[in-house]
Amino acid sequence: MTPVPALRLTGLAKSFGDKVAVDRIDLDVPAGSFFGLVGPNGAGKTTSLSMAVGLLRPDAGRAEIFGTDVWADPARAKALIGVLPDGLAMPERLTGRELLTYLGLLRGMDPAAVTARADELLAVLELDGADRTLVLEYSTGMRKKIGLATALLHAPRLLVLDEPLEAVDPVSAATIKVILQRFVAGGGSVVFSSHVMPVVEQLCDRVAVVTGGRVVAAGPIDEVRGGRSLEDRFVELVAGRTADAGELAWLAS
Ligand SMILES: Nc1ncnc2c1ncn2[C@@H]1O[C@H](COP(=O)(O)OP(=O)(O)OP(=O)(O)O)[C@@H](O)[C@H]1O
Repeated sequence: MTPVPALRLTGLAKSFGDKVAVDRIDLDVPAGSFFGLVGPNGAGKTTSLSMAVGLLRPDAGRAEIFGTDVWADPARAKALIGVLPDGLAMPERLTGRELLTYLGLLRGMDPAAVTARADELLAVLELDGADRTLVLEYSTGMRKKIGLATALLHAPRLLVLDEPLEAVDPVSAATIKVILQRFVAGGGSVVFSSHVMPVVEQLCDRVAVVTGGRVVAAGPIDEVRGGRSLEDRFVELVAGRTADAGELAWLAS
């Protein structure tokens, strides 16, 4: 029997008016994998991940977390996942510590465990000096880190992270990578979107390339790369235009 995937998307679709953002995507993220979702700007990554975690209702298709339909049984599915959404909408008039406490209690966690885990997460993510600062005043990188802390707090089985390393300084990025690697080594699964191919190559064992709302390649990273760098393969698959020598000539002084 094949093990149930951490995340399965089947025929998932979403349009905004005339714009088809996600065009019947099928995707399996096997349990225990470290999965990268890459694609050019506007490819449909955020829209797909938002539907996958129950934040955006699909027009068609299914999203399942460990076999639980996200839209039929959202409470059960959401208990299994930790989410770092794009845009990082979160209550802003709370300090980082208050935010973690509030979300932990909302999830029904034991208050003592919430306090202990919040202490640990704030320290590991180097936010302990900012635990009395309102999230409103956090920098973009600090928001990513507190968002990651909220995603980890209840020890989920699957992390779904939209560009978790974007705007994060290199020291914090190294810390986050270690946390995610430890999470996977401990039996967790991660799916994250990124534009940074070397990071995806460094961390992931599997990757999917999305463009125009469709998956154009997916599988073990070595298979998708086919002996080349992921960046080269990505550019080939996505076939974007690059400015030729004649264009933007006015930029030269
Ligand atoms: N709320 C919305 N209303 C209208 N169009 C939208 C909305 N959200 C996304 N889109 C459109 O859907 C398409 C996919 O967007 P999406 O944000 O999913 O792409 P992405 O792959 O995450 O891009 P990026 O790498 O730039 O973050 C784009 O053309 C975008 O303009």
